[in-house]
Amino acid sequence: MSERVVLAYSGGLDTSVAIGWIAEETGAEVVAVAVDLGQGGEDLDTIRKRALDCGAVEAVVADARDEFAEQYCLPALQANALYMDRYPLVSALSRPVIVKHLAEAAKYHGATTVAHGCTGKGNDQVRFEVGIGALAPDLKVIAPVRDYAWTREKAIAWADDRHLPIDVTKKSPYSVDQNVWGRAVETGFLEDIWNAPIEDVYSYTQNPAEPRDADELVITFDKGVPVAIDGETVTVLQAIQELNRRAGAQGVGRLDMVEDRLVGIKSREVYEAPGAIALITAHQELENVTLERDLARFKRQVEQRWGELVYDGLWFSPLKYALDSFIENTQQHVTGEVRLVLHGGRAVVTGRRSEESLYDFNLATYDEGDTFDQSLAKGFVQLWGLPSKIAAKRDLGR
Ligand SMILES: Nc1ncnc2c1ncn2[C@@H]1O[C@H](COP(=O)(O)OP(=O)(O)OP(=O)(O)O)[C@@H](O)[C@H]1O
Ligand SMILES: NC(=O)NCCC[C@H](N)C(=O)O
Ligand SMILES: N[C@@H](CC(=O)O)C(=O)O
Repeated sequence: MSERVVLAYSGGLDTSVAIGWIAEETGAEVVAVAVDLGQGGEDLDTIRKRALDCGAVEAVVADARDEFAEQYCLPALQANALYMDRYPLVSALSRPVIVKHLAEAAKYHGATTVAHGCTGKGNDQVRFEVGIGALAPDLKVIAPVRDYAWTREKAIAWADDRHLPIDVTKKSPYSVDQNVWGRAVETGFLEDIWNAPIEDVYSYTQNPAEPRDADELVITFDKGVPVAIDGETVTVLQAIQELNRRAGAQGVGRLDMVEDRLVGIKSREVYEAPGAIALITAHQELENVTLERDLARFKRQVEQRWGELVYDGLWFSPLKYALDSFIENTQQHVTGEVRLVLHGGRAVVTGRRSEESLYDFNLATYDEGDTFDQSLAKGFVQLWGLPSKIAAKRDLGR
């Protein structure tokens, strides 16, 4: 029996060419695996058929939309995960779920090798290969685009020679990766970091500068999980989809940044993640109300580290697993409602309420009903400042 290779198949030019190329170069049979992460666009049955037409012995399409939302986007939401304080890890979250499906397919189809179509300049190669190493350490990896220096021209020539059913005229001016958590756009004229993005770059969001009425909504969370929007019960996937629609219509979640890739390159990325940004904004605020101060402060450090680990391809790693347990524990009181106004590209919190709230009106108020004993403050402030005072006396006395 021939060896088998499981290929992470996106349906694009490179991975379509990779099917026949891997078969010719290695003599192996190729099983294509395309994972539905809510990216929309082409119908997955069309993609599946293309893989078979390009020479795959099997083509698997996995509907991982709920799995992705519940097991990957939800932990990111509970971690308020924003790499470099801004990027909600759109592609970084998708790679581990693809890896999981590749490892499962390799086992099922008796494959010895997995393949992907990443270049050698990005983060995604790391996420695929480190992920496979953690889930199925005996599998080998082939990365033809990276390891054989493919160019678009070479791939087109190869496809033409073999009459592959790929429409090579469909060339986007950018490289785009998208899923239900958001959309990442890079390359083309965006590589000049002085060039402003044009409207054509965006597809999940409307232009925030255009005049329109504001939208207002209430998100209900139960232990850190979004469970209803305006009182209507939703799954996590539905919550993200609904907020993509409503926050996207208000231009929320656009982002233009230069980011530090793991491979050392600084790269210009334009993102749009309306649902993710609206959800994180609401979730963060509910935590402000329900988490005890020291826990909240420490969690912010954990969130940053969690985001870096995920960005750096370490989803399946001991430290990430341990931080997951910490974050999960912090969510037990994150229950309640947050009201958001979506308008002009911003998601603004205008109200919060929770049975688990630590906000005590009587302690906070300056009006009638004040129960805060201000006489305790004097001594507290004196003791709090005592170390600085002692140090200052020594230093100023010199
Ligand atoms: N939905 C998906 N299902 C399975 N694998 C995927 C999916 N999306 C991307 N990949 C894998 O991740 C790699 C990198 O994705 P990226 O978005 O950078 O490339 P692409 O331009 O979509 O792919 P192609 O190489 O087919 O032109 C792809 O080459 C493919 O191996
Ligand atoms: N357009 C793309 O293919 N982007 C994938 C990478 C997006 C982002 N910079 C990341 O590393 O997660
Ligand atoms: N997916 C792109 C970009 C990235 O990984 O950041 C690549 O393979 O190069």
